[in-house]
Amino acid sequence: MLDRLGKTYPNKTTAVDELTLDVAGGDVTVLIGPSGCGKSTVLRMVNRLIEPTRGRVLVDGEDVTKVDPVRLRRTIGYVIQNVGLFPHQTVRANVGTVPRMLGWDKARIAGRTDELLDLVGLEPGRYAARYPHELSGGQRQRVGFARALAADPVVLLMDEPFSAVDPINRGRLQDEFLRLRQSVRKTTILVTHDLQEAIKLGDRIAVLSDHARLEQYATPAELLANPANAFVEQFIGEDRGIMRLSVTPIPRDRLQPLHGAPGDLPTVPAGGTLRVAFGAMLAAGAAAAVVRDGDEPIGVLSAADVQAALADVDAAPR
Ligand SMILES: Nc1ncnc2c1ncn2[C@@H]1O[C@H](COP(=O)(O)OP(=O)(O)OP(=O)(O)O)[C@@H](O)[C@H]1O
Repeated sequence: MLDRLGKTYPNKTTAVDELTLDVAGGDVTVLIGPSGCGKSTVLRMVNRLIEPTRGRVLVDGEDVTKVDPVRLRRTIGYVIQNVGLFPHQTVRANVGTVPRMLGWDKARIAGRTDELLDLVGLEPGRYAARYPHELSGGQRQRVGFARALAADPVVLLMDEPFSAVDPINRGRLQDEFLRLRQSVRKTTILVTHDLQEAIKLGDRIAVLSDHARLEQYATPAELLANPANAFVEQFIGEDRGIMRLSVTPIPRDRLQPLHGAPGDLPTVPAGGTLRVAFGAMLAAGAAAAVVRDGDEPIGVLSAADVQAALADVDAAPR
């Protein structure tokens, strides 16, 4: 989708040297890297808020650098850090911005707005007539998200979408984003500097260094298990081992028989991650946990099994 894309600003700063990235349809692709490495510049070249100096951006096979930028932006949703809602317009008017530009009739816009507000967890009867200053930061962010989705865009771009909200609300919004993705699987490119967020939300993560040089492009599990080089390893840092627990599922084939297990072990769902299992063990002061499928206990996972499961991932052929 990004083909040898590059940007040199008029002051001769090369923000993006030459980036080629295959963004899979329906996936969340995360761009992560140190401050100033060119992440936002890449994102803004996709909807041409910034004109590329070289290369191409292909959306559904079409080179967007050849499309009228105004028309283009109606087909690409864009969510930014401080949302950029219009302060003097109601929530309803903000969400309906692109449909209005597209000339939808009033009834259709109203229906779509209600549907989206429901989707992002803001009851229309309570929130549609409010102005942005009458909302919390997290609620504003949801309105921004609803607005970006309003005209059913082909691609969604998100630039540090959750970084302006406090950590607790950030976690909640991230969870909601994941929940929403079950029903709306948009091709999404998300920029963040937060590795935890990248790992939680990304299907694939592109680690960039200066001038948007691609250091590694991999799934969260691959990235944490096998950093491609010293840059990536250093970027991920010391929490790599702990973070791997979050991306590794509980291995059903490693479970030990329930028979003979102590009666006071914590229980965890079979669909959980090693982090859930290990966290439950630590919280209960136990060296193992019972894994259940629904209400049915199916086996026991020990702390040693957790370690062995990580070693399995390392040994798996790639
Ligand atoms: N309009 C501009 N003119 C000249 N240089 C610019 C312009 N915008 C950005 N730059 C430079 O391009 C480089 C990349 O900037 P960009 O905002 O894309 O980085 P980023 O990775 O998104 O950074 P951050 O995480 O700090 O937001 C930086 O060196 C920046 O100073």
